[in-house]
Amino acid sequence: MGLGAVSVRGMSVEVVERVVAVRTVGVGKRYGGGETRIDALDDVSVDFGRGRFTAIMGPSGSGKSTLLHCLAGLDRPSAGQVWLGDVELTRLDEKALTHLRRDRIGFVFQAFNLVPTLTALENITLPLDLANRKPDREWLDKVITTIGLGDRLNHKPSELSGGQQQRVACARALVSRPDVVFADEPTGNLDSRSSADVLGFLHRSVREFGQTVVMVTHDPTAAAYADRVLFLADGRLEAELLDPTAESVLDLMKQLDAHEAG
Ligand SMILES: Nc1ncnc2c1ncn2[C@@H]1O[C@H](COP(=O)(O)OP(=O)(O)OP(=O)(O)O)[C@@H](O)[C@H]1O
Repeated sequence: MGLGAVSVRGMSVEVVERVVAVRTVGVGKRYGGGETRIDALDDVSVDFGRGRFTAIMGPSGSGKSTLLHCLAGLDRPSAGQVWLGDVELTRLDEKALTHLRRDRIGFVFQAFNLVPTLTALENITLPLDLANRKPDREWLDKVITTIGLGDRLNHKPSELSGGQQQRVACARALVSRPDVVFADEPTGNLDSRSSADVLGFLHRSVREFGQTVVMVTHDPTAAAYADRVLFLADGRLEAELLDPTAESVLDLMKQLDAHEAG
């Protein structure tokens, strides 16, 4: 985000210029055909600002994971466009998409997905090793300090708690300074204390490092760490909440449920 001044009819006006990290235009995702056709996403157009933390919520089956996967180039929409900055993902072939995911996108999964034979530190630097890139020492130190694992960095995942493993997975997603970190239910397998650690880390990565984070969650408390919450229903964007609190998220969920039932 950048603040700037523009001149309108001779007057200087302060404007907030928010740079878009990811944009979808009319994105649809259709599975099957005929009677069994499912529109997992239907005409979704939305921007995700750079340096912002966005949560995606909605009932089971509303299309949250499908949207996240289309945004991250893990899945291809059946219609519409997805842009990462000025690159249209939906035009890239598989090879270009693989490179782009490796270089510009971080992903955090619900099930941690760490390599069991590697230490925490080796897991964190794995994306750089695979890309044959040297770690930026200063950045690596900053990320490692922020996850606060201390001497457990030399332990294998099986010797770490779920929350510690997920913090390692977050650090791994951040280490290559991706344009966006996508997190799919990152606290789905964690107790409330570990969830707070992981969400606190994601929040700090946005506030202190200017990271862009997009997270799917079912949990209003988790969504309250975000700057903005998008609500999906039946594959469509249904509502949006800025500067959420757990209470305001819960209230809106109740309203949307009542609206659906009515
Ligand atoms: N590979 C697939 N083949 C057919 N249908 C699919 C496939 N993947 C997802 N769907 C359907 O698309 C819809 C959206 O699924 P999606 O997983 O995106 O929902 P979700 O909101 O993430 O759900 P949950 O909260 O339960 O994880 C659902 O009706 C689902 O059954």
